[in-house]
Amino acid sequence: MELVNSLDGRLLMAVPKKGRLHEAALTLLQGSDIQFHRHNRLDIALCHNLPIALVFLGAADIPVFVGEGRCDLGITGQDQVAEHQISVEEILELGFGKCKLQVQVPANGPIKDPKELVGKNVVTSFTHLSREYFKSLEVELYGAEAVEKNGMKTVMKYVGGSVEAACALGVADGIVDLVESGETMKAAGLAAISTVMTTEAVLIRSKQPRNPQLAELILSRIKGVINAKKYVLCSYNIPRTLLSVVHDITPGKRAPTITSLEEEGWVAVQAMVERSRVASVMDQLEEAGAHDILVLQISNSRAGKD
Ligand SMILES: Nc1ncnc2c1ncn2[C@@H]1O[C@H](COP(=O)(O)OP(=O)(O)OP(=O)(O)O)[C@@H](O)[C@H]1O
Ligand SMILES: O=P(O)(O)OC[C@H]1O[C@H](OP(=O)(O)OP(=O)(O)O)[C@H](O)[C@@H]1O
Repeated sequence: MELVNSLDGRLLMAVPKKGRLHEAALTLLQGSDIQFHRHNRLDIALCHNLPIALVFLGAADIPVFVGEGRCDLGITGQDQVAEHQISVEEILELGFGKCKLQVQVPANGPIKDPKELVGKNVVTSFTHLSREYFKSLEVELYGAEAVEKNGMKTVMKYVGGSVEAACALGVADGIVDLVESGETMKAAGLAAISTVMTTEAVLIRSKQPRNPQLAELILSRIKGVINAKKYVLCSYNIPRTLLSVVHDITPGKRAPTITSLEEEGWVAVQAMVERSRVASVMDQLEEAGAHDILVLQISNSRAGKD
């Protein structure tokens, strides 16, 4: 009761309490200097340094709490937002929890096309998205009027976990489930035959957050952490006469920083480079005549207000 009273005036942020998004969400909060202590078994934690309370919920429930305005911000998957058809703002893609929601069938079975599942049993935790997907296939096959009049032929059954076991147990002819590495699918003897949606973790905001300025500050901090992870700082020396060449290789986010070196005719260049491209950028710089090429980690960043 005491804890609930101390929520007054605090921005409520919903965080996945377990599962695939939990660890990465906590790392993001830590990088954003949102400090908290979570007591054993309690699903609410007050922040020490900001008027925020974290609410630990299942990823699937977070769109509902944020959509109804019970929580102001939340971290969940785009798949969960789409499944719950609830009105929230998706304000930032977070770069983790990337996977695909796919239609899967027994790898050695006769079904090769999702249309062949029409009229059969499909098991999933994503009944809304799956129904929409198979409805569009049925409309293609029979026309919108017939589907409207007779209802859908494909039967969607909900299960909350271990969806991949449904075909082997004879409960389903096909399933709709998340796939990342494909290990779970392969181990269950299944193969993907189509993709319903691709998804990643996302920061969501309610339509009317309690404290919009604080919600904006959190967004800005999280953006800073994500950008810091996405980019590295590349620094190198190069003769001034070659500068035009390297502008194309390291244009930076806005523009590279160029400073004169004590040595006549030489400059030092610093520019942010996408981490995923850094090896090929270094190759190109070396080829173009750059020296002393260094790559530095960025621990945090802010782009500044527009
Ligand atoms: N293999 C995966 N790789 C990347 N992201 C995933 C993967 N599986 C799920 N996700 C993302 O994490 C979200 C939560 O899935 P997860 O399986 O962790 O659920 P959970 O909250 O632990 O619930 P439960 O285990 O009870 O089904 C998904 O909606 C999806 O956005
Ligand atoms: O393609 P992969 O890398 O194997 O990942 C896919 C699996 O990950 C998720 O389940 P999770 O392992 O989180 O547990 P769950 O089945 O209890 O939801 C998802 O539901 C798949 O089963």
